[in-house]
Amino acid sequence: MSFAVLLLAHGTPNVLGEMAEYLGKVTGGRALPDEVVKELQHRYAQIGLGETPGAEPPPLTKWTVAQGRLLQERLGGTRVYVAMRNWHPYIADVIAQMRTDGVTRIKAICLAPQNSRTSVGLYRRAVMEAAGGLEVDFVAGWAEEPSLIRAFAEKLLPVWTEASAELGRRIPVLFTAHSVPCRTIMTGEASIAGARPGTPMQMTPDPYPVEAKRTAELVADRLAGAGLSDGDWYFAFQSQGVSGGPWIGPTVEESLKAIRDEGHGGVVIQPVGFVCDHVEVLYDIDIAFREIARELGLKLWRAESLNDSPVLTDALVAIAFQRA
Ligand SMILES: C=CC1=C(C)c2cc3[nH]c(cc4nc(cc5[nH]c(cc1n2)c(C)c5CCC(=O)O)C(CCC(=O)O)=C4C)c(C)c3C=C
Ligand SMILES: [Fe+2]
Ligand SMILES: [Fe+2]
Repeated sequence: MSFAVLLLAHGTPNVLGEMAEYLGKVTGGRALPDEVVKELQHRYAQIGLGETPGAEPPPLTKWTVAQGRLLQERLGGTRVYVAMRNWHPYIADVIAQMRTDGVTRIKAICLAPQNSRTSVGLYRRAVMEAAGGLEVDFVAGWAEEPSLIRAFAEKLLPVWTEASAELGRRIPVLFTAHSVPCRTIMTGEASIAGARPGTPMQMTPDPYPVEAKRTAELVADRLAGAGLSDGDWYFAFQSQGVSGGPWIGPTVEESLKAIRDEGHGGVVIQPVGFVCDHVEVLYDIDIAFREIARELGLKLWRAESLNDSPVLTDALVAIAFQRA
């Protein structure tokens, strides 16, 4: 009986010409309008994607592969595989390889710490469809894992201290996680990517918004000793999508305005829903939100992403050996 860890990530195109096909995977086959494809190509171009493959892979791929390698180094004899839901290497292909390699027991961990039907639920389905006959222990969420909290706090503390010193007062922290369509956090029928229309969903509320805010709260608690108090932090859902009706808020845009209206001159953003750099960090925060903040008269700092943080590896080691 051979045991292996499978890390699951979103996936990203390698070149701009792959964008339409990639978006088809993300939306479960629903074509997005040309303007949307072009806008996303524009955003990915801003973070380094070109018409031909670059010298190194896109940030999401680079960091996900590094996270897998670091975990494997730490686990010694246990093999770690990395698979993507929306691009190569696809989950089905990687699980087929695991089978060939003699793996019979899989611990599957999503590199998205907070459980949601719209992300983790779709990873789970892809794994279960490919893993017939294999034993799978699927980790649905690790939003409160102590080493994850420590990893985020370790990245937040230096930038918050520096920003507060520069402005001469404690400045607010705006924690963020990816938004989801309002309909996906309510009970009712499945209407998200990859779900068959008419399929009844489980009738419990999606845990995602609560888990995302809980991660933020625990990170903020860890900075209490450094002077961050309850009134110093905010939470927003970022990167509302282009389709599917309203998405949950508050948005980053309206939160920045509220922070400015309270008389602050700056803000530190920390996205606690992501564990590495990708377009929603490097474009949405570093380019789009920074420009909005500038127009509002706010200076914006961002906590570094976890990327190759050894403390993130600690978290993954802990989860890999947690019992189901
Ligand atoms: C908890 C939910 C989600 C997380 C986390 C998430 C991370 C994430 N997303 C992208 C890139 C794209 N996502 C897109 C659409 C989209 N994303 C979510 C949810 C999460 N994404 C939903 C529900 C949807 C809508 C899907 C649909 O059927 O329409 C898209 C498409 C364009 C858009 O709608 O914005 C992209 C691109 C990355 C890179 C990422 C983190 C690694
Ligand atoms: Fe997404
Ligand atoms: Fe997104």
